[in-house]
Amino acid sequence: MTQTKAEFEARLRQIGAERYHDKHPFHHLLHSGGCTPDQVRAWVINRYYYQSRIPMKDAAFMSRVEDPALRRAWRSRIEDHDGTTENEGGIARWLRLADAVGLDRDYVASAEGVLPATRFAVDAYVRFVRDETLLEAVAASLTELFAPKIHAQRIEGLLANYAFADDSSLSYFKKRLTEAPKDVAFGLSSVLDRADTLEKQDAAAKALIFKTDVLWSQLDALHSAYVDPARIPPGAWQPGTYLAPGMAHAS
Ligand SMILES: O=C(O)c1cc(C(=O)O)c2c(n1)C(=O)C(=O)c1cc(C(=O)O)[nH]c1-2
Repeated sequence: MTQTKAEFEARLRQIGAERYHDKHPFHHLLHSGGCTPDQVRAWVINRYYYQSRIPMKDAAFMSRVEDPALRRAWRSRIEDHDGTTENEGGIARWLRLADAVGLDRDYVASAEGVLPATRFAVDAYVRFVRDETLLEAVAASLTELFAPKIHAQRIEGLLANYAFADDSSLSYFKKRLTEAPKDVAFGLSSVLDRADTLEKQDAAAKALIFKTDVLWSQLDALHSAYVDPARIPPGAWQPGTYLAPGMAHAS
């Protein structure tokens, strides 16, 4: 039987409670100050790839939407990341974080040293949004329901534990605290409205699980490559390389 909206929303939230990447050991290491400078750099390099693809997946989504009102509601997501004349945008803010941790920002932006599994996971998300139903595409974005909590934990944990952390380097996360709630409020009500059969509810729940897997896999890749025993795949970033000028001897 089709679930009521309240039951269905509870089901979606339960998926986050069980599977969101705030539970991943790499995040515990990062937020508690347990990462070396190079482990933080590896996270910044790899996570940049996710950031860079988010507006591309939103553009892929919009290219399929026939309803002007839905496109209008969605397009601020692209501006939030790519920026506008008044707002520098999330990608530029992420590169400020890259500067702060002592990386060469051009190298980070080139995405050359990204781990293969990160690339596979993120590209799979972009393809999912391009190929699956609009309902599933919106449902996959609902991991953002759980993101403000992890962003707040991250700001607190990084400020307490790392010298690079300050208002400028963490501006990406501060800004998301105000941007994400408008996106999820819209995305959640749209999924609750559109999933009006059990079949559609099941598909939306599966899409959200897929997305939690996309996020979890990225951290598995990081943990495997850069946390002891480190197994860095060929071609991926090597610790100590591509540092910003003046950082050559920093560890
Ligand atoms: O730091 C995080 O844990 C985290 C997670 C997620 C997410 O849950 O997908 C996003 C973000 N951050 C984020 O900053 C962001 O802009 C974003 C957009 C989306 C999306 O799927 O459209 N997820 C996320």
